[in-house]
Amino acid sequence: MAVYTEVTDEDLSTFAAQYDLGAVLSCKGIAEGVENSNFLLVTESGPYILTLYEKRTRKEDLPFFLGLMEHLADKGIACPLPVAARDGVALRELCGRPAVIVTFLAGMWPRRITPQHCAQLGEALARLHLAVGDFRMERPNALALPGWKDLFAKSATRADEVAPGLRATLEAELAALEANWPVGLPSGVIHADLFPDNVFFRGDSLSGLIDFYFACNDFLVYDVAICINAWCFEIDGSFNATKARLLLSNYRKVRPLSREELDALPWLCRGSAVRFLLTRLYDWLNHPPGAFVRPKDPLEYLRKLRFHQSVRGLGDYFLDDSDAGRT
Ligand SMILES: Nc1ncnc2c1ncn2[C@@H]1O[C@H](COP(=O)(O)OP(=O)(O)O)[C@@H](O)[C@H]1O
Ligand SMILES: N[C@@H](CCOP(=O)(O)O)C(=O)O
Repeated sequence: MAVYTEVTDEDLSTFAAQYDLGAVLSCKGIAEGVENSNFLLVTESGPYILTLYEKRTRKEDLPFFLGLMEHLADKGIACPLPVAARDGVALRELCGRPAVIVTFLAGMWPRRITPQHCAQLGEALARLHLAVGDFRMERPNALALPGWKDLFAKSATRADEVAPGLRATLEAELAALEANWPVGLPSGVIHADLFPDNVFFRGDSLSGLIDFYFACNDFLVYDVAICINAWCFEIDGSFNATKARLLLSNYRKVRPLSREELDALPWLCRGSAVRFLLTRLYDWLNHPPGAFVRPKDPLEYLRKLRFHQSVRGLGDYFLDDSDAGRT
């Protein structure tokens, strides 16, 4: 489970006493999640999420993430809102870790993804991209090409333990990405990890977005590519064109995509597949024995990469004219 840091009752009550939330009624570790320690904190004033930030989340990036959630909530995007303690400060420390309490978002993430989920995701993603238009803080994407090369360098010698030939595949793919990566596309703040477990639904309706801890500045349409990879493949590895079509067409109803953005999609999908393949590969190879968190399967992303490598243009994604064509 994703609780890396244990919080004692004593630590918690000292921490909670700094807020105006009433007495703590319960605090339970949340099994889901990968990066940080999360607790469902129930107080007299209601449920909250307590997050202790771990390894991959850099302390200096936290003001960006918290500022972004505040900005988005202000723009009407349903997302967690950092809660300030009595002194007005939301970002604090608990058990030697940076820690924040955020508001609780009702809903469940979808275990079985339907085309309708993808349609709503497309619209929500485009609304997010419009909402960040006047967000003034910036955070470069640490998991862009230079970051991928660093991760590859750390895993290269053992990559073939995970799949024969993986090292050579990644080496060649990184070179191809470097030679073909698009330039000059519309940029802004992207979520960068909008997987199904970060999107909540109540019944059939999308009710909120969580986990902004990879958010950064990059091409907006790269976020679309990340979502195509995370939402539009079936368990058997096949690409679901209906889901991708609905995701794209509903995105475009809110934020039109230019011809250049559409043409860049195949390379952005390849890059996004490599990004998640590399972080998963690194975690797979550096997984401490006995750790509670089960590392995610890197090979799922190798299969997605292979699919995108076989694509020669938008037509191969079976997108019809209105999806592949004009804005
Ligand atoms: N604001 C929130 N409201 C409700 N549940 C939340 C909230 N934030 C996190 N969670 C719960 O905690 C889990 C892990 O959160 P997440 O931010 O994805 O963790 P990590 O960054 O460690 O991967 C989510 O799947 C969800 O169940
Ligand atoms: N979405 C990433 C892992 C990050 O996990 P999250 O719980 O923060 O979404 C992946 O699938 O590799």
